[in-house]
Amino acid sequence: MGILWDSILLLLVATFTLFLVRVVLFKTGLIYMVKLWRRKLIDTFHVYQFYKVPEFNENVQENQLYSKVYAYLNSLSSIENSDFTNLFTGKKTNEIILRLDRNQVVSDEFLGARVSWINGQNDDGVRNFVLKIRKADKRRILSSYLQHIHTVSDELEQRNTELKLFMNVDDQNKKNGRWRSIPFDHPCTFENIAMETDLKNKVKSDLESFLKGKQYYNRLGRVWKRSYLLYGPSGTGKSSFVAAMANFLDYDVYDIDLSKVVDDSDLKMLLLQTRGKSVIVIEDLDRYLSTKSTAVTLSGILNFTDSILSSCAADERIMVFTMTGKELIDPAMLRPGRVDVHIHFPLCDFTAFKTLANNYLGVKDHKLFSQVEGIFQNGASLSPAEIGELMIANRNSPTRALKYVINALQTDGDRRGTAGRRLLLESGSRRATTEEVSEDMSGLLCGGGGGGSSPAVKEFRKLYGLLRIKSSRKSGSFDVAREMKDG
Ligand SMILES: Nc1ncnc2c1ncn2[C@@H]1O[C@H](COP(=O)(O)OP(=O)(O)OP(=O)(O)O)[C@@H](O)[C@H]1O
Ligand SMILES: [Mg+2]
Repeated sequence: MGILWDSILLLLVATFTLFLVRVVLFKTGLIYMVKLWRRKLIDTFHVYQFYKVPEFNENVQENQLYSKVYAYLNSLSSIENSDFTNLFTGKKTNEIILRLDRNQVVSDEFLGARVSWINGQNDDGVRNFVLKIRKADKRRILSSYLQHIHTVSDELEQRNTELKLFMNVDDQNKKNGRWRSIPFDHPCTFENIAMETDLKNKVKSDLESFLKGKQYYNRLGRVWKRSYLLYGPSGTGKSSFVAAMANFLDYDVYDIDLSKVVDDSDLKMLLLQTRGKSVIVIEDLDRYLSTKSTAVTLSGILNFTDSILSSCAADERIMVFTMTGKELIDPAMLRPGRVDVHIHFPLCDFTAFKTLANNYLGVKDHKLFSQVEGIFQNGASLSPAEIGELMIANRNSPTRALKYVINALQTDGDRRGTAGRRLLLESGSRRATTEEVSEDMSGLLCGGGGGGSSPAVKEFRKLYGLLRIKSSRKSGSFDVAREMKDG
């Protein structure tokens, strides 16, 4: 009897002691030490294998698997149990997102096997993930586990509609790649940009047929890319148009700052480090070249669009160059294939003005419109940016806004008109200037304005289906002739 009581008492004491130990372990956090020792002990009885997933390959090109693992790990609930996790605000209000910190370990389970990932970094600062897996499990799960990561990260990517704006950085050691990104949420779309509806639609359909053209480009043995030149005075919407293109295509944007590019070969490396489904833009090209504020040459820039090297870069991309005028640039440099579509961005005409008044002031018609029209007809003009600013500043009173616009057109706009007339003396007429440009292009594409097309040119037209965009500021009409639809 006594023995029985002793045993019960012992059991109670043991249970109570265990309970106390557990409370102490959990309250003091010592449980983590115990878990660590346990893990170490188990480790001594298992043979592990390690797999490293570096962020870049030896050519400093992005390793797609790294980004997939990154997306996958950050979606795991076990990230909360990592020793150290970063907290960031998310896109939605009050949303907090968790991101692994450097050198932290996150564990995962797949088909009953436990694996862990270390968010590591080499001595030279290159980031990587290291997968630790038991040798016994490796044969059984590794390939299906990696496949699982692919599937999950692809699903996550499809759900994540956020576009990115990449900027090149002046990274001396170049170990961590040359691009840094921020979310791209520019509100500009083709709907809110003031531009000829006809031209807008033609650009949209050109982009749409580009998107569908993968097989067509492959069949021709061409890289799946298309390049645009946007030219016109400051404030006429060139950069906004790039944003509208990216939003329309759902593409990321790579904005190349030429002042941070060391030379032509550095530019090629930058191209190699871009992803597909992107708009690569070089803004104000003529300014860089005329002020010599870049070490890159024009041929370096344009070769970058059509050289053999471009076939090594990611597919499905749009290249865009913006400049104020093409006069300083050798036409050979802008030949089709290098630059497929040229679009002129003129100063405001009455039609564009009415679009701006509708967008910015919500005014479709107004008694002052006839006066504004008269001023435009007399040759005065301003950029959409200038007119837009006046409208925004006076948006509470459309009448006041229109009076400001009239006043500005009569003062600043008149001077612009004089400049226009000077241009008229130099090249015949402004209309002639723009048509001369497009005829240069049609000459290239269509065998010259004179009519007779050489067989080579006809072949060329069949192959490339280029756009011929004529613009005339005076008539405000654009003639986009599609010779053949892509794809
Ligand atoms: N065609 C347009 N339609 C609507 N808004 C416009 C248009 N053009 C310019 N704007 C407005 O003017 C501002 C400047 O435009 P943007 O930066 O696109 O001009 P840009 O041609 O790139 O000028 P720059 O040559 O100086 O870089 C933007 O805020 C934009 O909203
Ligand atoms: Mg711009």
